[in-house]
Amino acid sequence: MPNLPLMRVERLCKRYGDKTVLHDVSFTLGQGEVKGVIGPSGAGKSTLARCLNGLEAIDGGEIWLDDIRFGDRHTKLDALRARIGFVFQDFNLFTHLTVARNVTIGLTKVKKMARAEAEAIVRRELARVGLEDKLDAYPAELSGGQQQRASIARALAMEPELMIFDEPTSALDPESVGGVLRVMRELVREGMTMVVVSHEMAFIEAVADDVLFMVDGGIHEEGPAEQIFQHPQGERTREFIQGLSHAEPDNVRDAR
Ligand SMILES: Nc1ncnc2c1ncn2[C@@H]1O[C@H](COP(=O)(O)OP(=O)(O)OP(=O)(O)O)[C@@H](O)[C@H]1O
Repeated sequence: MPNLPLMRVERLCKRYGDKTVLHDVSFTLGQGEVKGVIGPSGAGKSTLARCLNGLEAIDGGEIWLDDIRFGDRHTKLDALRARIGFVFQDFNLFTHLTVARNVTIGLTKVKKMARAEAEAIVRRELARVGLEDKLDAYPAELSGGQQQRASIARALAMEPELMIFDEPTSALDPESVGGVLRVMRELVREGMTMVVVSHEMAFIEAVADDVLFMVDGGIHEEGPAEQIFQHPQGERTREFIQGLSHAEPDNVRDAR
């Protein structure tokens, strides 16, 4: 169960030009908590995920990791990012480097670790995601699912306190999705603190302690998965989020 807050987000706002894409987003993330972020396309889920890792500057509000505030002039963004693993929808692996080098690069460049020590960690992390035989392969030689698992290993090698997943299975063939979700499920079992943006409703329902249901850049509803999905509007909410239906559930329409 969640206990101490690891991250606090207070009245976060984000704009692109004159378009507000996040407004007044507030929540806390407990140590060991898994937070699911769901909502229809364009709701601002990926933008939120990117703000939580300092990949996007924010225009209002505050984000805190423990007692460190993002954007504070004394805060070193690299040091903050080293504590937060980020998994992108499209993997973001360096295509000219082997899988092993992709995983060691953060350790040697950011953590200044000796090559031999980094290589031991790489073997451990690649085994953890089932890629122990792909050390010397290049990303183009791997399936999408294997590339995503390599990118999860790269993030885990840094021993993050928090992992953020931004639609990690959206770019994958259906047959690759299961392997990535299995790795994520194992992380949940180990007690990793996680923010998971996903359209995989069944997965979110199974693993999330708490769900943020975003609509139009704001949190429309927050609560345990059973509260979000299993009210009388549950099925329509699910279809709306998955883009299967453009008809808004009554509770979304009523909020406008
Ligand atoms: N770099 C950018 N410049 C301008 N507008 C952007 C940028 N990135 C995102 N947006 C806009 O911000 C809004 C939120 O986008 P975001 O990708 O966060 O939504 P999302 O909920 O993750 O959607 P999806 O489920 O389709 O990935 C959208 O209207 C999008 O067009």
